[in-house]
Amino acid sequence: ETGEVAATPADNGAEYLSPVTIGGQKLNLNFDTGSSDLWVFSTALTSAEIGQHSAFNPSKSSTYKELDGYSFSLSYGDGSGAAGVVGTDTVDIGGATVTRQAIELATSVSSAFVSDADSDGLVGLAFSTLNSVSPTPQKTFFDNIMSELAQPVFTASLDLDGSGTYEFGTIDSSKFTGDLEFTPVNAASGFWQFDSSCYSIGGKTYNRTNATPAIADTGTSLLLLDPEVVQAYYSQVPSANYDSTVGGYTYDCSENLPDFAVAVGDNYMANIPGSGITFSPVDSKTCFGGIQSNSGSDVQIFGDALLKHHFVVFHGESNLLGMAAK
Ligand SMILES: Cc1nn(C)c(C)c1CC(=O)Nc1ccccn1
Repeated sequence: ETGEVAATPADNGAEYLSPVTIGGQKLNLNFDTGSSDLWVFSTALTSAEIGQHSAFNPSKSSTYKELDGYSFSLSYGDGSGAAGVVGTDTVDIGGATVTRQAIELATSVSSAFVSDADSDGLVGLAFSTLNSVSPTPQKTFFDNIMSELAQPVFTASLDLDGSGTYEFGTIDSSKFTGDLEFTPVNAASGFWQFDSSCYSIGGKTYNRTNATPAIADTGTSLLLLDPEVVQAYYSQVPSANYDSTVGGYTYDCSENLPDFAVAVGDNYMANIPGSGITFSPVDSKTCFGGIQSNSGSDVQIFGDALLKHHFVVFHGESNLLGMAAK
């Protein structure tokens, strides 16, 4: 079995959304390799909270089964969150189908999710150990379907031009160039986590002794790195400075930005060309960088700002992360 869906950029590239059919109802969900819950907007929310979203209506699904007494409560590193009740239903992602997938129906969502009109919820693709359902944590879609897949993998090929895809069960070699390099993942953290102890700026490489580990996180927009790396990068950008009103480093959009690369394990340097560093404009002449600080947290978060320049393989059986240029 295999499945393939489009990954369409939304919120000017802050996230990527993919169509998922749950109990016959189609929702646009954010595939998130940094968390492990599949939760959706539900008709239990108020109409003010639902707004323009598609909301899952359990009473309209003939295959939905409530898990009586089960609940979930989630809070993400950026302070957003959701909570609600749990059931199972048939989930179809591009033809890859799980019949009894735990789905988490939000009865409350934080303001960030209400105001983000594009995402109808998340599909968690980190390890099931991080699942928030009580009293019994539930398995992710990938965990449930892995044994049915032609290969126990899923791949992310994100692209601002709208050509991006997520694929389950196959590695499409037409989607990358050069070697596909695999790195062991420390699944004990629950994340797709690996070491990253060197980086390069404008082609000059620096080794680090105290680097925090990194995670591959498709559900995070930016590349959130240890402060010393971020300061080193923006020290090479004359007009750059930390602007607390926007919460990050900004610079003149006219700058000629240096290339940046960061290690994924011991044998792959993930490169971002200088032309691909900017995340968004702040005003007519100021730009906000895709490289920002993790504020000293104990992980570095390799989000879409990095991943969209690469073809990424998540290998669930051997706990490996594959990276290639494209
Ligand atoms: C872990 C972390 N710390 N900080 C500052 C950030 C931004 C994160 C990542 C994060 O919150 N990602 C996320 C948010 C909502 C939904 C899915 N993923």
